[in-house]
Amino acid sequence: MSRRTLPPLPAPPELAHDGVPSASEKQATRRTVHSQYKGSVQHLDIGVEAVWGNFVNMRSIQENGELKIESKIEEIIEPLREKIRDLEKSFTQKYPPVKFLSEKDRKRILITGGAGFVGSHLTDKLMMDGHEVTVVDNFFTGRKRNVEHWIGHENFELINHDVVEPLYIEVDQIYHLASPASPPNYMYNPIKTLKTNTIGTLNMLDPEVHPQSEDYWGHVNPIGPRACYDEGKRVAETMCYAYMKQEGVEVRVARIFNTFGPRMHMNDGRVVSNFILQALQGEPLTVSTAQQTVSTAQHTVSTAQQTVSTAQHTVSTAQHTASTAQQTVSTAQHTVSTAQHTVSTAQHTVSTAQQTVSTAQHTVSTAQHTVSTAQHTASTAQQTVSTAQHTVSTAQHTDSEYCPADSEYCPAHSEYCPAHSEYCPAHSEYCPADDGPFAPGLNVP
Ligand SMILES: O=C(O)[C@H]1O[C@H](OP(=O)(O)OP(=O)(O)OC[C@H]2O[C@@H](n3ccc(=O)[nH]c3=O)[C@H](O)[C@@H]2O)[C@H](O)[C@@H](O)[C@@H]1O
Repeated sequence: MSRRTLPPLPAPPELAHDGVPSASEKQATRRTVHSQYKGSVQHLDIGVEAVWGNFVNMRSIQENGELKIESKIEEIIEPLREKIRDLEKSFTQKYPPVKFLSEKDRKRILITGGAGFVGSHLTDKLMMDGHEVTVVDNFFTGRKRNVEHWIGHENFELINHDVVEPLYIEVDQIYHLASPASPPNYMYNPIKTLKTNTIGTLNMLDPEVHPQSEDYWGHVNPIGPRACYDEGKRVAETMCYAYMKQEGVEVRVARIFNTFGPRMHMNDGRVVSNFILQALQGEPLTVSTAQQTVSTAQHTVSTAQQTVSTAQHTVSTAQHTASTAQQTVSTAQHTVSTAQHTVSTAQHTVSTAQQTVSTAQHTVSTAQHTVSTAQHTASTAQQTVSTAQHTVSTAQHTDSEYCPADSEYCPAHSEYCPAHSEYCPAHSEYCPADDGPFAPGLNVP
């Protein structure tokens, strides 16, 4: 940035005296200074007394000749230059990108508790969407630094205010998040917690506004340590719906669940930050509930988005977020049962595969058996055939041997002929048809 050179200070006016300046003297001095420094210091609050005093001082310096007037002027002006530089710096500050919204679509939105963890993300979302956002917070747990990146933006305003006190401001929508949220915080001052949620909510409802609160169903101990928060939220919700029914105030209720993400308090005391902290410190994670509980957690950016979409939702009920949670649970159950189904399908597939394999093995062995049976049958058939052949050949053989017509040996076969029960002479054997028991010449006894 270039250093701007200021014009020299005007010559000191003729001072009537060295004491406190009169009103007309002040006015004259102011005019002189403003006419000389127009455009450079007109935004700065230059105390006229100080200037007057400096002039008096300078006159005495001039008179005493201790210092050159120019250097004294420089000394006075340098801090002013510094202020100008700071102002210029703030004009050139970079903001996150913001959408342009037409006059018709742009809303004036109040966020109570907007400097808190969830509220600051909601602020980011609505600012980036192009709305005009006013954050009201008493900084009980919220931090200015959560929204500092918007300070100075023409669409943004930050007001330090306690919602227990009435606030008169014209807006189109109110997101009412102001409340101590974490157990150590809301138990720290239970009466204040109740007041914030009841009187604070009433204050937000009373003019003609559209607050957004959160709560949950359930059996609440009305005198327990958490009652200030639980009952405070329940009354807040009841009030919202009473105003909706009786006064026609448009109401949306988002029941926020365990939110986690950037800007969350390390010692928030709720389950997500507890787990993260314990994990980071290498400690075992503490589960305080004995029974199995289903708890929904969501990232703060999606909490902000959902809160806005709840506000835009046309149905004025709290069920939206609640049913999302139910859906989440039923989705989880569905996922579990799908997983179980998948496992059992896989098991079924495996057993089917095993069965298929064993069926295949069985088929193969049946086939092998069939083949071997076939082979067996074939060989049986062959055997049968060969038996048949054998029988035929035996028959043929029988035919060609014994000759029943002869009642004698069949000479053609040179074999024994049963009909004769004797040797056949043609074979040089005993033949009963011959003389004597033995055939001559054979030397048979
Ligand atoms: O989870 C939830 O149920 C809570 O979520 C958010 O709370 P969260 O952002 O987590 O908590 P904080 O960071 O403590 O934000 C609360 C804001 O309200 C502000 N506050 C608190 C108390 C009060 O009296 N006035 C007030 O403006 C705090 O300074 C702070 O900026 C909501 O702001 C709560 O209303 C809600 O109960």
